[in-house]
Amino acid sequence: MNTSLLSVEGLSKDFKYFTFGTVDFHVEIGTVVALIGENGSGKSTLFRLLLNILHADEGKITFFGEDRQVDDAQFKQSVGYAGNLLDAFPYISIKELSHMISYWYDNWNEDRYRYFCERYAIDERMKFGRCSTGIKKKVEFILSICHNPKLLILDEPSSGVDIKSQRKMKEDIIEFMEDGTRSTIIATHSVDEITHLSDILIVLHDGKIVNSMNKDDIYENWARVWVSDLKESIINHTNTVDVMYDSKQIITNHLPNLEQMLTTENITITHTQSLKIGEVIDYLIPQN
Ligand SMILES: Nc1ncnc2c1ncn2[C@@H]1O[C@H](COP(=O)(O)OP(=O)(O)OP(=O)(O)O)[C@@H](O)[C@H]1O
Repeated sequence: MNTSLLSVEGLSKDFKYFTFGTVDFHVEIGTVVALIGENGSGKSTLFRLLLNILHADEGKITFFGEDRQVDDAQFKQSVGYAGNLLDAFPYISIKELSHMISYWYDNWNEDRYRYFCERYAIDERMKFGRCSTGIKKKVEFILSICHNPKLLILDEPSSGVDIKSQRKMKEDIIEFMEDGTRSTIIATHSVDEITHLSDILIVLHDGKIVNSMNKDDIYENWARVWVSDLKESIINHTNTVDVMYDSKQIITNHLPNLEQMLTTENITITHTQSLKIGEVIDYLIPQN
């Protein structure tokens, strides 16, 4: 059975001062991918390329095994996107925006839209351009999800959103994912969202994917280890990511491999501690 919902191969785009790609990755059905990376690393550019808002120089995008270009209309029906597209409509009220957007989607669910407006206390009379940053984000999120897409693409959905609504968004994304037939890609700077929502982490740096891993593998393999002795062989070991000499601490990205090596070197582990995702991210995102 093909479990790939989205497949991206050899995607690239040259700008005057920035080169995006080449980028390759897959999104499996039923997974949430967190796209992380410093400002300007290319997260929004990737989304714009996926959505054909920007045209790629090279590359192939496959959606449910079909070339995304062949059935562009079907792709757009199946994808929900929240990420600053609505800024082009500052003089239109939220109600008018919803009418306009609902018109395009075969599966628009007006009851769901009403439910979300109430849940996030949206005043539909407001002109979009007059809304606060957080309210715009909530409206973008609502309008991305009410046509029951197969793939949700969220560009920093909770940035500027109040704490209670951030929690609601997380709940709504979890509910969206619940039946296991959909996927989400979320670009985020929030450790909380990465920790509680994502299955896979993809790290972009300077337009390229520099790390891609399963979150469960991080919990299993990354650790802080205190050792009885700090020999050169540990310091230079391929799975040693960082060394704190004073306290004889090592950060490893593969505890089983490190343990094996320590046993052969006759070095004792005095204490082991698992790492939080936020701590690991510091190591995954390259320093400029
Ligand atoms: N249309 C364009 N013309 C020229 N350069 C562009 C264009 N679109 C994006 N870029 C460049 O691509 C780079 C990546 O920008 P992008 O918005 O994708 O970063 P990001 O990872 O989403 O950043 P942030 O976390 O700040 O939102 C930037 O250097 C930007 O100037």
